[in-house]
Amino acid sequence: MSTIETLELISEHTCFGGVQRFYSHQSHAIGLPMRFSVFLPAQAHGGKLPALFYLAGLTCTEETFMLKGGAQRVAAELGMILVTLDTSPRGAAIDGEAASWDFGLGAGFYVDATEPPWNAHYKMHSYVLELHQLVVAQLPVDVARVGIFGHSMGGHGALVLALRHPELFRSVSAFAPICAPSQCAWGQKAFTGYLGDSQEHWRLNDASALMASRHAPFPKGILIDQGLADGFLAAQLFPEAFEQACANAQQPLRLRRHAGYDHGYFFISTFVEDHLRFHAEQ
Ligand SMILES: N[C@@H](CCC(=O)N[C@@H](CSC=O)C(=O)NCC(=O)O)C(=O)O
Repeated sequence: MSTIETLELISEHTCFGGVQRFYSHQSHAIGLPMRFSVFLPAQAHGGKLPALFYLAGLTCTEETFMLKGGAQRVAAELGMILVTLDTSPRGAAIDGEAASWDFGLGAGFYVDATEPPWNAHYKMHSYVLELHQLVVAQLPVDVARVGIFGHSMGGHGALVLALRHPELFRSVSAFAPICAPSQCAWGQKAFTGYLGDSQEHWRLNDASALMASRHAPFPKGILIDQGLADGFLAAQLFPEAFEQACANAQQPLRLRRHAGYDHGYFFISTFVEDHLRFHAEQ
């Protein structure tokens, strides 16, 4: 893949002394145009900076975190670039693609689909890797200081991407991640549709299962925040499965349980500063 690609700048907005940009480009992995957004702090004029990828949850787009996450003020202070992306291909024109909110459009689950018709374009794991390569090549990103975090479906994506590519993502954290997708209804629906019945593909896309074959891959720790008033907690998220897997792998984990917080962006924006500082320290 060539790293010299045409980026179309859709819009640019001054923000906390830096710029918030929205881009479109032709993705090789997806085979369709994809949108992503970047916050560049003012320090980007002076050289390469650390960057933090954010993977959003079901129904979100490349705009959601930048509009609702409230992360730019702290990123501006820390001199940290933020990168976030859409949650599925758009324009694949698959029958029934928009029929449910937890599968298909807005619900790519950050996996590379193997099952038709999804396997033509739904290659979101590869797309994150492509975007990593793209921003390192075209923006002032220090390739040695890139981290990843995400929310819910995106928390699952961040944990899996980090566990499978620790050489690319040096730090990882999550808000209310789907910790064991092979065991919950959201994950089983998505994995069956995208990956069929291959237990190996399921294992490779399940953070708790992956951690079982690792030994302390992030010795400086993983941070997870979970709201205890989260309506999806009991049925879909299973943080205790990831907690147990980390204990078995001797992986340090800071899993913070917060009374009163639900699954939404009021919860994320409350704790996002802690996540940026956690990544900055690493
Ligand atoms: N439409 C759904 C609710 C969808 C939802 O809650 N999406 C979450 C992520 S859930 C896991 O990945 C989200 O981040 N939504 C965006 C937002 O702005 O809150 C329903 O009707 O229940």
